[in-house]
Amino acid sequence: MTDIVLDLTDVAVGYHARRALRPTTTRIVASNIDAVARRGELTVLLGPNGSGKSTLLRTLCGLQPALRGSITLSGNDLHAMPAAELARTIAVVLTDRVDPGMLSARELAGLGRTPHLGLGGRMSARDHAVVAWALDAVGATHLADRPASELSDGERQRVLTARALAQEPTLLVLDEPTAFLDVPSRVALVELLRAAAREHHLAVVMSTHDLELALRVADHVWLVDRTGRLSTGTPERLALDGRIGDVFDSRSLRFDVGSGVFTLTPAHKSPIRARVRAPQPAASAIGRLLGREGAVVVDDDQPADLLVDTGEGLSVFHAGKVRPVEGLDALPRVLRDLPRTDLRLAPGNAVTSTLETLASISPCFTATTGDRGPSRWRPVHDLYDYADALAGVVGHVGARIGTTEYRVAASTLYLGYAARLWSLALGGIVRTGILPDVDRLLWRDVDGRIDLHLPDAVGWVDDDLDELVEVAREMVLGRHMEPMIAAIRAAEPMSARLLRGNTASALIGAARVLDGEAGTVAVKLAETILLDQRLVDTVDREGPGFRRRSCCLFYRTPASGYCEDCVLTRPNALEKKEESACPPLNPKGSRPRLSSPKAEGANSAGLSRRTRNRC
Ligand SMILES: Nc1ncnc2c1ncn2[C@@H]1O[C@H](COP(=O)(O)OP(=O)(O)OP(=O)(O)O)[C@@H](O)[C@H]1O
Repeated sequence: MTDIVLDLTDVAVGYHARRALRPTTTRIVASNIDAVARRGELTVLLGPNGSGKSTLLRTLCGLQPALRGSITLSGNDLHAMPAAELARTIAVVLTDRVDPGMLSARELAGLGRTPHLGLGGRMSARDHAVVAWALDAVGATHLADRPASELSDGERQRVLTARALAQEPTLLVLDEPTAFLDVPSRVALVELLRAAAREHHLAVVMSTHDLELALRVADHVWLVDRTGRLSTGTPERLALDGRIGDVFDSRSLRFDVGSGVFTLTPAHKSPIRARVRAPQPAASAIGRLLGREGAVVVDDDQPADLLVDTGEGLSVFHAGKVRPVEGLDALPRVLRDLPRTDLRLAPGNAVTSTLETLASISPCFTATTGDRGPSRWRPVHDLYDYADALAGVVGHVGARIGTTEYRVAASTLYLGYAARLWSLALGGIVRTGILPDVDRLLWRDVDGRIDLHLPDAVGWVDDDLDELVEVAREMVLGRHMEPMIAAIRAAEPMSARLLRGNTASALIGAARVLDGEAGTVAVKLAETILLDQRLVDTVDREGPGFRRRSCCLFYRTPASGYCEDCVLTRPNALEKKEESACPPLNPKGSRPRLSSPKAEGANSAGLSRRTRNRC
C-alpha cells in the first residue's frame, strides 16, 4: 500500500472572474504544481502573503475546482468523489469565520462526527468518546461546556481543530491554524498535529506563517514563491538549496541556514563585525540583539570591530578598551555610543601565531594561550587591586633574589613585570602588527616568577601603526604600570620615579632585543612611548643609547652584584646609599649606560642581565 494520500500532478489553481457583459477571465494564482502528502507526515505549506496558499488548500479539499491538472485522494480522482465520501475522508479547518450559533464548544467539536452518523443522526458512545478525545488533544476540555460564540479567537481555533480531529479523516487540511494562538499554544498545536499524523496514520497539510516553528517540526515542506511556483522537500534540503532564502529573504531579513532562523540584515554595507563570547543560549540572544543594532556576528578567526564577552560580567571590548555593561538592557545603548575607530580585533589564529612568534624569542616574551590547565590563574588586575596578591608575589620575589627589603623585591618584580608587558605589546606590534590584549592577561606566581597566559587569543590591529603604538602605550602604562606603582607604594613608601625608571628600562630593553644587531624600528617606537608625560624624566638619550636617571636598587640584591645598565657600577661602596642619592652616570665615565650595546651583546637572550634576571 502506498503512503501517498494526496497526489497533485501539474495542477494550476486560481479563479474565474465572471463580470456582466464581459468575457470570463481566468486568474492563475499558482501553476505547474507537482506535490504529494503522505500518511503519517506533517506537510507544511509556506509562502509569502498572496502567493496562493489558501487557494491551493481550498482546491485540494475540493472546495473549488483546479484550473488544470489532476488531484487524487488515496488514488481516486478528487473531483469525481461523492460528497459524502469526501466529507468522511477530508477534514478542513479554514480561516473563514464560523458562526457557531447557540452551540457549546463540545457540540461544535461534535459536528466533526456528522459524516459518520447514521440516518437518525444520533451520536453513539464511541462518537462521544472520540469528541472527548479530540477536545482533550487540543487542550480544550475545560472549554467544552462554554457557549462557542463566547470563546476567544484562539479558543475557538482549538475547538475547530478538535472538530477536524473528531472527524477521523484520512487527510487533515488546516489553513493557518496557529494564527490566533500564543507561542506555547502554537508549539503545542503543531506538536499535536504531528503526533496525530504519526499515531493515527493521517496525512496532515497545514499552512502557516510561523516559519521557524514550521521548519523545526515539518516532515515535508511545500514552498510556494511569489510567482506561484511550488518547490517541495524536507526543510533542510530546501534551506540548503537556498530556496527558503530565495522566497523569504528581504532587505531587512535573511534566513540563516546554519541556525535555521531568520536574522535581521544590517542596514549598512559595511556593518559592525562583532564576536560573541558567551555560553548558549545567551550567545544566540546577544547575536540577535547585535543584529538589531546593525552588527553581524563573526567567528573568532575573522577580523572584528568589537567583542561582547560575558566571562566576568557583561562587557564590550572595543578600540583596545573594555567597557563594562550593566546587563543586557544596557547593551544597545553602549553599542550605539561606541566611537568610530579603525582599531579592530585581529583574527584569533593570527594572535595565536603572534604569541608563538614572541615565545620563540625568549621566556620574557612568552604568554601562553588556549586551554589554561588546572593551575590557578588570576587576572593581572588582581596584582593592583588586591594588596594580598601583590604582597604574596613580592615576598616570593624577595625569597628568590635573597632580600628581605620590600623596596628591592618590589622594584625587581616591577621591572620584570614591565619587561613582560612591553615585550608582548611592543613585540607583537613590531613582529606581526598585532597588539596582544594585555588587559586580558592572567598571571600565576611560580616561585617568585610570573607566568602570563592570554586565555582567548585577543589582539588589536590598526592600519595606522602610530595609532596602535598609542593604544599600546595607554594599555601598558596607563592601565597596568601606573596602577601597579600605586599598589606598591600603598603597601610601603617608595619612589614613584624609581619605578617609572624601571618602566623605561624595561621598554628600552624589550626594544633592543626586538631590534637585535641591526635595525631601529622597535627602539624608534619605544622612543615615541618615552615621550609620555609619565616617563619624560626617566631616561636621557645619549648617542645611540639611553642613560637612566634613577637607581633601580639592583645593587642591593645580595647575589646579583651590581647593575649593568643602571646608574651604579661600584657594588659595595655605594650599597648603603639611598636610591635618591644614586646620581645618573656619565656614559664616558666609569658607569655604563642603560642597556649599553656592550651589555646587550653579552646577553644572548637579548635583555640586559638585570632585566633578564627579573623576568
Ligand atoms: N475569490 C477570489 N477571486 C479572485 N482572486 C482571489 C480570490 N481569493 C483570493 N484571490 C487572490 O489570489 C491570490 C492568492 O490568494 P491566497 O489567499 O490564496 O493567498 P495566500 O498565500 O493564502 O495569502 P495569505 O498568506 O495572505 O493568506 C491573491 O492575489 C488574492 O488576491
